[in-house]
Amino acid sequence: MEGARDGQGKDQLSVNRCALQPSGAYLAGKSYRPLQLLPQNRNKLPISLIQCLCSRAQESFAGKMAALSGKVQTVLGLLDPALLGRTMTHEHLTMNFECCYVPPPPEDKAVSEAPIEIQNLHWVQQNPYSSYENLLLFQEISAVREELQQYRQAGGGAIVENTTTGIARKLPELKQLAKDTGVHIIAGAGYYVDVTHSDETRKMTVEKLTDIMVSEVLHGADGTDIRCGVLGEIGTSWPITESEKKVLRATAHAQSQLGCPVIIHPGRHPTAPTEVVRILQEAGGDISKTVMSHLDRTIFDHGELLEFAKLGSYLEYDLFGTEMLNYPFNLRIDMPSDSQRVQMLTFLVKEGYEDRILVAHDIHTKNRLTKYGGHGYSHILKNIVPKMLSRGISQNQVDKILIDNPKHWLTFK
Ligand SMILES: CCC(=O)NCCS(=O)(=O)O
Repeated sequence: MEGARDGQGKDQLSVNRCALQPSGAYLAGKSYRPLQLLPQNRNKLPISLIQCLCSRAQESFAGKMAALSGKVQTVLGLLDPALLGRTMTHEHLTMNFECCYVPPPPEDKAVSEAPIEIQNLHWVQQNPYSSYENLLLFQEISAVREELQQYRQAGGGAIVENTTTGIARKLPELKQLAKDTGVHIIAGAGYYVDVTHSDETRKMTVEKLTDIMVSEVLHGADGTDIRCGVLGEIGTSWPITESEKKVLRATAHAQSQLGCPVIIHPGRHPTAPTEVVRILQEAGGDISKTVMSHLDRTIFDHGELLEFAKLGSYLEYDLFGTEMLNYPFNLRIDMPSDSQRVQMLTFLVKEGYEDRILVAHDIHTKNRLTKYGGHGYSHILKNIVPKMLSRGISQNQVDKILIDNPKHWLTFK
């Protein structure tokens, strides 16, 4: 049915669906768009019916938009932004990272295939993407539930779950986790990096991709009625591929319709974030409501960082807890330590960017969970905040980074 909405079939199918649904219910399907009849079809319906359908669709779209305005959308519904509390803006609670498996050197084959145990924990921490088992975070729902309970006890309020199409988003599980733990969970719409794009995704027009992302926010995603509250993480590689450019343009179009938050995964090159911003801007995106993730492994030079910061996006340091000697996705990059991340935050705060900084752990493999000897979702609250305070960042500035900035970013315009 989705395929039938491509090209000329789209508008006719929308009209058919509208005509068949009870009054006011026709936006419950995946196509949100107020009707735009193709010229050749206009004489097939009475003009009064067309006017009625169009105005109802527009009213319903406007109604949904009005409901979102000034609110945060969690997997349990709309939320007053003041209730979010301390928020990690880039985490994963259930996902599958098989797409990014890195084969180990032959001499490490045995350890790479062993279960994750204390004897091989250091090897897994240093080679997280070469242990196949380590990539299957979706198997750890019970452990994640316990960790979220600890996160609440540590003063955490909300988590943005950045799993998008391509890395096995599981919205019913997110909804259950939110119910079980009381942590507000905001789910991500859209697409991860090119290697995970399906043939169907690659063939889609920007318009079609936009429709899907808008629908994931307004109606629900993956065949559920669970709605996403951000677009992203939208994946990009370096260089940015053609399919990723289409998704970026669609993201900007969807954002300009919805007034929603956007979060980007940039490629591993210092100019990648700027290139993404250029594409989004040209397509009408709102950079002030866009987060650039993973800056800790992307821009190291202070001058380059300030040039990028001037473009106006949120600046996210979201790999707290990740310390490894050889970063397998780009061996030329030295993954910073947590101390170096705090130094970068201190630098940005001194340069006046305290209103634009966000932080998180981006947990996406098993070894990051406390069950496997990792730091868990509470590491920033328990360990990094005291370090920030000890390095001259004030409590007021910490509260901006953990509470106010996420709140402003996540609130629909
Ligand atoms: C899906 C998780 C993810 O993309 N994490 C980013 C890892 S890295 O590119 O910063 O190494």
